[in-house]
Amino acid sequence: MFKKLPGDEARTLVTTTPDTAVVFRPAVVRTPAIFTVTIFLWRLLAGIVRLIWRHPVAVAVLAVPAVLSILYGWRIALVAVAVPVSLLAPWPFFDRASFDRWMGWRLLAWWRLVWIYRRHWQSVMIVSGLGRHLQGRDYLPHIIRVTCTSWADLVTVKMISGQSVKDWADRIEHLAHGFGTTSCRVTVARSGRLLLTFPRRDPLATPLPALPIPETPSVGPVEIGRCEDGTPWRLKVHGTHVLVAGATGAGKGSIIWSTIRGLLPAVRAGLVQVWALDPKRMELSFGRDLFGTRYAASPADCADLLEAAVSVMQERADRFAGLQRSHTPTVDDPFVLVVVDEVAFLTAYQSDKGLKLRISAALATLTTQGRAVGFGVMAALQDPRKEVMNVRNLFPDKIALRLDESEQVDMVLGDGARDRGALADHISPVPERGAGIGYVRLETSPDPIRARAGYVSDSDIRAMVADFAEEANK
Ligand SMILES: Nc1ncnc2c1ncn2[C@@H]1O[C@H](COP(=O)(O)OP(=O)(O)OP(=O)(O)O)[C@@H](O)[C@H]1O
Repeated sequence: MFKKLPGDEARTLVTTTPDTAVVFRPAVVRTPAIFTVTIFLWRLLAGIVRLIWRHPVAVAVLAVPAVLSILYGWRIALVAVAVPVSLLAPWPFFDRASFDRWMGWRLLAWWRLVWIYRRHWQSVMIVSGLGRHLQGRDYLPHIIRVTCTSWADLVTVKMISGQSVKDWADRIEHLAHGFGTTSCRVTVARSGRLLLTFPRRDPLATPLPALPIPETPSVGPVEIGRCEDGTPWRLKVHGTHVLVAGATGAGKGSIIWSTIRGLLPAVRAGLVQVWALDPKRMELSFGRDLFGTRYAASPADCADLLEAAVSVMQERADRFAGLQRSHTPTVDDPFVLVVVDEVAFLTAYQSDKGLKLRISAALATLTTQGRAVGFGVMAALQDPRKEVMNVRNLFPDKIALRLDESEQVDMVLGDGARDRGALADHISPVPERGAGIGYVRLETSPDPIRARAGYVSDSDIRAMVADFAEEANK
């Protein structure tokens, strides 16, 4: 016996639900027209209020002439439009920055919201799998806001409940191509909300000359270039260790030399010492005079220099023990930056096992114990494979310049960095367009920052050496 249900049995109906023995056609209850009309009007009213709330300026720009035209005729409406437009027209020519801030980027953001993001939102979300189509309804993430900067669109979205950041990070290529940009970066705005960055152009496309040598001595953070958002790229070296990885010609030299350049006044003042290990004899030998006796090239000399650094560090740690827990650079206890170009030559590729062990042990000691007593290591390497650099995790801050393979990005910057938009394998191999560009992951933030270092040319280095020698002879 079947329980009596409303509606009549429809044996012949085809159902997509498996294992359904009996199908009932649902009873049809006719909704009075007044309910349908009321709901429709309510939704229309809510939509208008939402539109005015979200885009008051755009609504006013369209509504005021329309109302004036109805009340006083089209001539008055035309005057009401023409007068403010002719008053505003010269603004961008006189003060482009303020025009962009108050009008330009807002108008562009509105246009891109309507024309790019809203228009393609549903299809991109469904095709990429970020939206769901369930029982005839689309469940889509919501666009909360679009803002424009000089180089990118910043789209704030509300995820569907239950989605994770990884769901979005896994689909950055779908999002980028779906909305007509070359890349997309995902950052968490707050719980349930993400900020998607879609670059419209590359603000780092033209090389940056070497930055001026600072006026005042400082141990950093050292300004070495520009970030994508136009802010200075300040690299912290005191109180951390920095690993710079990049394929050959990626511009590792520009990071190393920009840092030394920024520290030069402090070196002159005796607050900083740069100890240089240059196994390739190409990069640091150029400015050898800046390092004095603290320069080594052969593996044996490098091992000696590193061990000398370790003993100075340990002597300092003995003196500091129980008295101070952090380091302030002084002439007696300067900050020591140990710069190692192509560290893999000294570790993984070193054929002399004894030297290899000595160098690896000294590097590990410096990176594990040096921070608090004023010792920092900046190491560069070409090949970030695990076996090549097993002290890699001892470097809190990492920079990935152009890399050959996508898997290398996470090896350098840590898990998930490439998914969050650190596309170091996409950086152009053409030096003018890509050298010195990298993604930085700081100990304090999971989100990689894209930046370009200033290019310190050979003549800049020569000038630095000459300037340094002149100061020393005074
Ligand atoms: N910041 C930069 N901006 C523009 N061009 C740069 C920059 N840095 C380097 N270059 C260009 O790229 C070339 C290679 O740079 P560099 O020698 O520093 O790379 P590298 O990563 O050290 O390579 P290798 O590992 O082979 O020594 C330079 O000769 C220069 O022409």
